[in-house]
Amino acid sequence: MPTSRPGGGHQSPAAVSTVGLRKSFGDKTVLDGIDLRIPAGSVFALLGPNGAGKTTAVKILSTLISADGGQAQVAGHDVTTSPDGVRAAIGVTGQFSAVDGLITGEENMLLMADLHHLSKQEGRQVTAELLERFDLVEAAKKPASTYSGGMKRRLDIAMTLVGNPRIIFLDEPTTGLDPRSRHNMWQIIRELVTGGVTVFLTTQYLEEADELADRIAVLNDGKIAAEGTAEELKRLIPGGHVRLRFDDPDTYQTAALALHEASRDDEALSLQIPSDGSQRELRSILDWLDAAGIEADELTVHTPDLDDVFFALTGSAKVPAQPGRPAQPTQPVQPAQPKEDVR
Ligand SMILES: Nc1ncnc2c1ncn2[C@@H]1O[C@H](COP(=O)(O)OP(=O)(O)OP(=O)(O)O)[C@@H](O)[C@H]1O
Repeated sequence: MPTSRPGGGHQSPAAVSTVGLRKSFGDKTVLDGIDLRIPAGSVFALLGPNGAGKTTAVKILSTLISADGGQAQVAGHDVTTSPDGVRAAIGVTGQFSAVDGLITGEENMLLMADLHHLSKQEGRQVTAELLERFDLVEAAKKPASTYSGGMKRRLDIAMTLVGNPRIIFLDEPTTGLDPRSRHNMWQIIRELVTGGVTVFLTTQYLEEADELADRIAVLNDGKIAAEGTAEELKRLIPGGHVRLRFDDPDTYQTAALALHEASRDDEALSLQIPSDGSQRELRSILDWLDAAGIEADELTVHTPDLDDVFFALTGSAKVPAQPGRPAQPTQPVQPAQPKEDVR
């Protein structure tokens, strides 16, 4: 149970929490007991390969479909017994966008304002503010079908904000966007969070999760394979190392003989010592180098990136085994470990 802490301690109230959430389609189990706890005001990224069940999780949490088992609360409302309470507190954008291409951006916004029972005057005011905020004033009178992908996503989020939601589900908000539009979207998401909104994000992009999310859960085979901050996740897998580089070939040879556990790159005159990058390990490596009388010309610490984590956890073999450290785990981490290992 990666995210829930028995006994509670007291952190911020949960915006979203699930216990043992399950969903199958026919005989295919898509969610196989998902436990989540997402503090209010944070960005949470649900990361997973194609077909992992990310959209299914969003659909359940936004009451579009029901779960087969388990419990889920969103903004303090149970998704099964109080779906209206959930709907009043959330906004959803993404793969099932609400944008109507046949009408203009402004008309889409006004329609949304009507759906939220705003008065005509309030609706116009909110629409004008949001079109301005999302840089859509110029395009406001054009049919949404003429918008670029980035503009449609911005309109979609603007429409979601008409209802002033406390929690926003963004299902793959930047899929298909060019790098610039993606960065714009990231900025929008950051601003939402600054304004106190909780963001539940699904993404296949590790960089996106790394950039935006306070916490990341990796969904694989219907289960949360690991959960934590990007830094916590990176520390869970092997691949980190300290690299020592030498200018002088003789010094390099001497060091390579003394540090027989290290892997060698004779061409670059560098040695790699497996390390989790923690201060404690770094200190012991430095002590060890001092004791052996080795002085490198350059010392760098490499930690695995989120790609390494993702591939390790979702079963692909991207992470090369590090020689000389057989005790290091090479298997995906156990779900319960991340929390305890760190901080
Ligand atoms: N209504 C449905 N009926 C049958 N199978 C479904 C249904 N909805 C989803 N699935 C299946 O459930 C699995 C998870 O789908 P889901 O869309 O939740 O994955 P995802 O992680 O969002 O994937 P992607 O990144 O490709 O959008 C897939 O195998 C999908 O085919």
